[in-house]
Amino acid sequence: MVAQQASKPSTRRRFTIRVPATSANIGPGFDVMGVSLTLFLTLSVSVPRDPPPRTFTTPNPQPQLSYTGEGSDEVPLDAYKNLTTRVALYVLRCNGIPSFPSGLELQCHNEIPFGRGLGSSGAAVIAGVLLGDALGQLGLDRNRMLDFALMVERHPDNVTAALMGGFVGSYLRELDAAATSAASVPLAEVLPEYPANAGEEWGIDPPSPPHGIGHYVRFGWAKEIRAVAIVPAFEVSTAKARSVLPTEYTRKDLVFNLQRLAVLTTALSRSPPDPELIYEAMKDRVHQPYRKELIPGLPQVLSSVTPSTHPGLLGICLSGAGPTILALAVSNYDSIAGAAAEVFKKFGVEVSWFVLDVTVEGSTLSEEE
Ligand SMILES: Nc1ncnc2c1ncn2[C@@H]1O[C@H](COP(=O)(O)OP(=O)(O)O)[C@@H](O)[C@H]1O
Ligand SMILES: N[C@@H](CCOP(=O)(O)O)C(=O)O
Repeated sequence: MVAQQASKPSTRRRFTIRVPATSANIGPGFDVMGVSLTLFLTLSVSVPRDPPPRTFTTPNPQPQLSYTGEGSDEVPLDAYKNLTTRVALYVLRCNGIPSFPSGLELQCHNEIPFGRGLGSSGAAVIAGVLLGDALGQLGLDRNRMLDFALMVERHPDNVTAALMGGFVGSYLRELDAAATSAASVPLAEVLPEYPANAGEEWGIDPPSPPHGIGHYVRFGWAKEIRAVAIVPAFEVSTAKARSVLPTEYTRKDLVFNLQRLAVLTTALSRSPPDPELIYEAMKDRVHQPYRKELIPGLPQVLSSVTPSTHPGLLGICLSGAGPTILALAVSNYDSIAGAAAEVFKKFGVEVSWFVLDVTVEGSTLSEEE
């Protein structure tokens, strides 16, 4: 008889983090609603098992970062400049772990186009929070992870959907004075530009998030509804798309959005979905009208592709801060996208599109045995 040899445990721990894209707002739910979609940011991580996290010793080690897919020509591969790894370091430092472990290797593959309103930065932030939690073996629960994400990405809609998954509505809790000042620390202090030279001091510890900043609820989503993301071939940064918004609104416009928001959350859960109800309930007067100056053809696309011209369509809106258009539909996905593409073409805008589903799961981490 041949003796079975126990396989030697690997000296490296390997795990994979997967974060979905999101479409935030869905028309009237500006900074409130988001839905997770089947495009992913995937991080494959390999790290020596020794030393254990709280005894990382090498000052400022340089993790090895490689990157494929969307954004690979522009994303920084320096872990002290890359959004995901800076967020991971922020989470580690807030938990008493001063640096990355040495020998850390990260391979990122990204399907989420940058600067298009499909939550690429929210996904990068969530990936960073999960990475920090896993490297430090911190055991943070999902709500605490959301606190960390909200210190970086300060509107809850897309990060909540990316972390929790599905169709979610969220709000930020009103914080007491001390927590408000902790949560309003400039981003440069939460995510400092780390010194380039190994061995240099980081400076003061970053501010830990207050507890329970964000709260959410998951709505139902009728399983026959698919999401067509029509993606123009240019970027609009979320910061720019927020800078064009007014700081005050009329009561008429607020009521317009609130009425639609209340109806939409339930209308999207009903089978069969009702296009008459949904098309009107996906209209918005809080952000889309102001963003048209950044997106040639936006009002024309939204008004010319309707359930009566395109059966199967339920509703159409800007995805996140744009410029992507989100069309919710139960059939005729390519002809809906083609019609939007035709309108955009008249304004000199080329597009590509994805037919996507809503993910049930949010972000995941799977360990290799
Ligand atoms: N996977 C990623 N890794 C590192 N940085 C990323 C990643 N995804 C997005 N970013 C950063 O976020 C920026 C886009 O963010 P933003 O303007 O909010 O648009 P979006 O609507 O795609 O979230 C990118 O230009 C890049 O700097
Ligand atoms: N509510 C935010 C959503 C931004 O989403 P993103 O996917 O464009 O980052 C906004 O509309 O500004």
